[in-house]
Amino acid sequence: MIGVLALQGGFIEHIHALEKLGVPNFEIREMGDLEKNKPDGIILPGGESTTIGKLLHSSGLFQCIDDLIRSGVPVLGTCAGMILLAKRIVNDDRLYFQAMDISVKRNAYGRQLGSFCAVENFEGIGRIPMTFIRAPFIERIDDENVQILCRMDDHIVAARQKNMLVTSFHPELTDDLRVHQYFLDKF
Ligand SMILES: NC(=O)CC[C@H](N)C(=O)O
Repeated sequence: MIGVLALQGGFIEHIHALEKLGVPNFEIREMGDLEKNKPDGIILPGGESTTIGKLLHSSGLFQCIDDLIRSGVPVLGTCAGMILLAKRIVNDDRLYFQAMDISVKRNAYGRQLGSFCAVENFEGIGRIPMTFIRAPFIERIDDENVQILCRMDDHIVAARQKNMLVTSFHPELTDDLRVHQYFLDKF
């Protein structure tokens, strides 16, 4: 049972991906959703990290999801979701769960490259299509336990550490569901 954070951003596409894979899921919108359902995994979608961060606090969900992440529940963070999990954001003072030993740069590709697609090799999967939207990248990994899974143009765009898997890009926006499948299989 996967809980998808559904406060803002591209959560519905993750739910569609899970539906296609036949995975039971629920939307996390308020505390009651986590009282009714116990997630075996969590997806933090793309969107606007500052907005999602504010809504996490105003809904009271922040502490509860923080506890779940720290207790080892698997988490997939895509784009803004990756920003929410990072311990450091190099060009922003705001911090959120501070769970993963990565230094992330927000909006790292600048205005011209607001949105683009690419194909690269993802460790353990193979070549995958990737959609980037005002994407962050991982500027630096800050612990040797962080495993780099994908690079594009010398920048790290996917990595894993402990119970966390993060991507700069949006695997839910292509028909290729192998990143979701990887999360389900390996985590
Ligand atoms: N597609 C996305 O999730 C973009 C992330 C967004 N630019 C942020 O900084 O939060």
